[in-house]
Amino acid sequence: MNTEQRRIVVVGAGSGIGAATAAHFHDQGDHVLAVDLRPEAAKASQHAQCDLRDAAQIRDLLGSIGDSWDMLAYVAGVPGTAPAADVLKVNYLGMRLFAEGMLPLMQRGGSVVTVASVAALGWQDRIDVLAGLLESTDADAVERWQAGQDPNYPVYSTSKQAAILYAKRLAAAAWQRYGVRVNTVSPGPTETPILGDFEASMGKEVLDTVRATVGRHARVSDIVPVIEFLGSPAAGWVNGQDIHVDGGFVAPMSVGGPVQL
Ligand SMILES: NC(=O)c1ccc[n+]([C@@H]2O[C@H](COP(=O)([O-])OP(=O)(O)OC[C@H]3O[C@@H](n4cnc5c(N)ncnc54)[C@H](O)[C@@H]3O)[C@@H](O)[C@H]2O)c1
Repeated sequence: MNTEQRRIVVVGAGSGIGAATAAHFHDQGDHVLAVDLRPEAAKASQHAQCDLRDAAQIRDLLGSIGDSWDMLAYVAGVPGTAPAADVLKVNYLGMRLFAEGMLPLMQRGGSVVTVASVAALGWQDRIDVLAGLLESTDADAVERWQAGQDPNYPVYSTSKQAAILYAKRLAAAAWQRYGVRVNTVSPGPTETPILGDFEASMGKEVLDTVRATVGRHARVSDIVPVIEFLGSPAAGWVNGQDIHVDGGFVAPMSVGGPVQL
C-alpha cells in the first residue's frame, strides 16, 4: 500500500495491459480513473466512457475530470485488423490529444507513459514520412495523410512509430513548461485479447518465431512494472525514452544481428 495516494488516469483500462495497469495502481491504494469504451470492466475508483476516435469526447472528458493528476498511462490501442483511420486515430491522434489536454491538469513531477510497440521498429528511418502525419492534428487531416500513403505499409506500425516520435518531441517541452516527463513503453507480443488480431494482421508464423526465439510471449505482469517505473519518482530523470519490453528480441535487429555464443 502506498503511503501517499497518487491520482492516475489509465486510458484503455477495459482490457489487457490497461486493465492490469489500473488494477495494479488501484490495489496499491492510488486513485485511478479508468477510461475506455467499456471502462466498467476495470478495477478503479472512477470510470469514464470515451471513444478515443472522437476528439470532442476527449475534450469533454478532460473538461470534467479536474486537476492535480500525477500520471497518465495511455495504454489503449487497436490492431491492424481495424480500419486504418481508427488505428491512426486511437494509437496516434487520441494519444496526442489526450496527452496535450492532460498536461495542464497534471502536477509538476508528473509523468505521461504511452504504450507503443516493437512493431514501430524502424521509426528512425521514417522520420521524414512521419513528419507529415505529425502535422495532422485532427481526424480529417490524419485520414487525408493516410490516403496518400503506400497501402501495403502496415498502418499499425505507422501509428506506433508516430506515437513514439510524437512522445519524444513532446518530452522536452512538457518538462520545461509543466515539469512532466513523457516516455513510451514498447511491448513485444503479449498474452492479451488483442494477440489473435496481431496473428491475423502480422502473420501467426511471425509471432510464433518471436516466441520460439525468446521462449514465450510477454505477460501483462512483464509490462506493468515498466509502466509503473516510468511513472514513478524513481524515474524522475528519465524523459523522452522508448523502452522495449520484449525479452530482447528486437535489440539485435538494428545493430547488425545477434552475437553467436
Ligand atoms: N498484446 C500485445 O501483443 C501488444 C504488443 C505490443 C503493443 N501492444 C499495445 O498495448 C496496448 C494495450 O493492448 P492490449 O494488448 O492490452 O489490448 P486489448 O485489446 O486487451 O486492450 C485495448 C483496450 O483499448 C481500448 N480501446 C480500443 N479502442 C478504443 C477507443 N476507440 N476508445 C476507447 N478505448 C478503446 C479497448 O476497449 C481495450 O480495453 C495497445 O496500445 C497495443 O497496441 C500490445
